[in-house]
Amino acid sequence: MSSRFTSISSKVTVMIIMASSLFALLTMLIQLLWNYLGAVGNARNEIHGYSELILPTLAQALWDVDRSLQQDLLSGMEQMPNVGSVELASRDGVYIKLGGEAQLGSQAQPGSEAQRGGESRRSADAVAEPVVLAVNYEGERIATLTIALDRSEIYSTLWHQMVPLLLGNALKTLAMAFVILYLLKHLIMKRLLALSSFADAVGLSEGARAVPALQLDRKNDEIGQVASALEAMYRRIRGDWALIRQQQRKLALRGRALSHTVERQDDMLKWMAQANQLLAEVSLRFLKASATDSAAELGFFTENLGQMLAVERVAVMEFGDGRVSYRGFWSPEPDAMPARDLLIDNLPALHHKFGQTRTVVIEDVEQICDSDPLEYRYLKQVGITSVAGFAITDGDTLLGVLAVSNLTAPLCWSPEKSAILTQFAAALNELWLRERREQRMLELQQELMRVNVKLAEEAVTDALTGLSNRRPFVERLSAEIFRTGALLMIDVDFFKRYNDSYGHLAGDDVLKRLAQLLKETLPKNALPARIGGEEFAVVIPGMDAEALTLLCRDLLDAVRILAIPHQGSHLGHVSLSIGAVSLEHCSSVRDAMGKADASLYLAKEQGRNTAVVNGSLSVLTVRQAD
Ligand SMILES: Nc1nc2c(ncn2[C@@H]2O[C@H](COP(=O)(O)OP(=O)(O)OP(=O)(O)O)[C@@H](O)[C@H]2O)c(=O)[nH]1
Repeated sequence: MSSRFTSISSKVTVMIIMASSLFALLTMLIQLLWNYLGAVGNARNEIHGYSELILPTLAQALWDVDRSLQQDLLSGMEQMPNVGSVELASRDGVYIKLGGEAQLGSQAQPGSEAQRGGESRRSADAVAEPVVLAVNYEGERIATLTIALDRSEIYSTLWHQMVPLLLGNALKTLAMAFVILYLLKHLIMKRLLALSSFADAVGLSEGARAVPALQLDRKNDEIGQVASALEAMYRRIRGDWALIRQQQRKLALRGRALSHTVERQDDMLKWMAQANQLLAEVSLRFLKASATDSAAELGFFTENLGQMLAVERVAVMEFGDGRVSYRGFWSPEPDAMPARDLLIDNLPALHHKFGQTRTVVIEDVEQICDSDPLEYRYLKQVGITSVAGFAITDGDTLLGVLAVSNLTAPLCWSPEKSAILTQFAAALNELWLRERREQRMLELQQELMRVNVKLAEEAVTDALTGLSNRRPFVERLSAEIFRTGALLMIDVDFFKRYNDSYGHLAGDDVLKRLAQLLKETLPKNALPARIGGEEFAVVIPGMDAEALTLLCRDLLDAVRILAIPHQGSHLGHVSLSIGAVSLEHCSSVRDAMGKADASLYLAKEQGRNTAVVNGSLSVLTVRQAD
């Protein structure tokens, strides 16, 4: 800006000097012209004045033809300053010319040419515009006096005036130029430079505000107005700029906040993806896990969940029988142990909250110091400062809690984490449901096995007496054919009468008591069976005939001692008839059973309460002594 103004200043200076010089020159020329005209006018006035003095005398001298006086008068005139020539032409032919060559036109006399020959050369215009005067005598014009001016003297005078004029004008021009430049510099250039400095100082990026110089601020002229306009524009632009900066800052803040939100969302999405991946893996493992390896799966689950959440404790607790028991536990400290099981009654508020809201987040245990003192005491006891718990439920039934906690720093929690932890809790519920289903299945299988065993037993057992029934008995008997052993066919005497006398239920009771007696009396390797309504059969491996006879007697004695009253019997008590055979003499089951039946029949024939051993071969009848 400064160099630009300096250039304008130089141009203005040159123009002012040129204009001043031109003006001074014009002034000088005008003054010279004015002086010239003044000098000519003065010369004419002097000539006219002098002529008025001499013209009467000259007219008298012409009248008197006094040449000498004429000559003197004209010489006097010719001697006047600025008079170039004096020429007198009378009506009488007098012609006198003094001074330079007259140019009188038709009045010029031929003889006067000689006089002009020796005259000094005066410039042709030295006699221009002559003063022509009429010489009158007694009112009559008798001659004409022509006086030519000598301009060379005027020019000479003017020439001599021109030098001081030139110097004077030059000085005036210089003075005027100096004054103009001084004024220009002080009134315009300095302020323009101040304005330029102010304009240079105007910078929106600068912190400090630009202020116009005082010489600009307080002047009510064009430059002051420009400065005021520039300052006003600067203030307005600065205001707008400040507004824009404010909006930019707001936008930047919003941009940063948005960026932060996007980053947080991005991190959360990554975390959610990781959490969902773990949830899918855990769910799959829970789905494949059997009840026996659920503990290992819970270990995998708690460890991975704890590492993903970067917490210090992960616990899976189960409610049951009024107790809270730890099903799973993880801590980054390898020797950390979970707290021991505790009673639900010791955590009543938490248990109630889990039942109501399903999710409980305690960012600082001090918050529950007054509201839930039991829970506060327990959490302080196990060293937990911050905990988030999620109910494991089956419908409305509260099964347990999945809890993550910190011992030192508060949990960095969020709704997204709560949502994913709720799903983990649901996965745990699925695992426990599977466990319960498997347990139920196991119980059902065991029940089925028990039923099957019972059915199998029932298939081979008589329901009333608990003895073997016919089928296994026949199989066993078949296996003992040709071997040393015995077969007994036992029938209750007069049993129809007993039923008739005491009722069918009492008859059943008699059958059961007799079966029990057989079990107690027979050898351990014997197989007693109920093969008919009131008919029993026994196969006894390894028993010879002698032992068989003794056994039959023992049986009859045992029944007698049992002394079950029987009013339909002549004995007055229940008795048995026995048909017994040794199996080594039998060829088949049919043969053995036929022989035993025959012996039994024989025993009945003998009056009942009798045992017949090997009746058809070596009849041995044992009569019970009454
Ligand atoms: N209470 C009861 N009675 C039965 C059962 N099975 C068969 N009886 C009865 O046993 C009786 C058998 O009678 P019988 O074949 O005539 O023989 P008995 O009366 O014992 O006469 P003897 O054998 O000649 O001494 C019938 O009245 C049947 O009803 C049973 O399970 N319970």
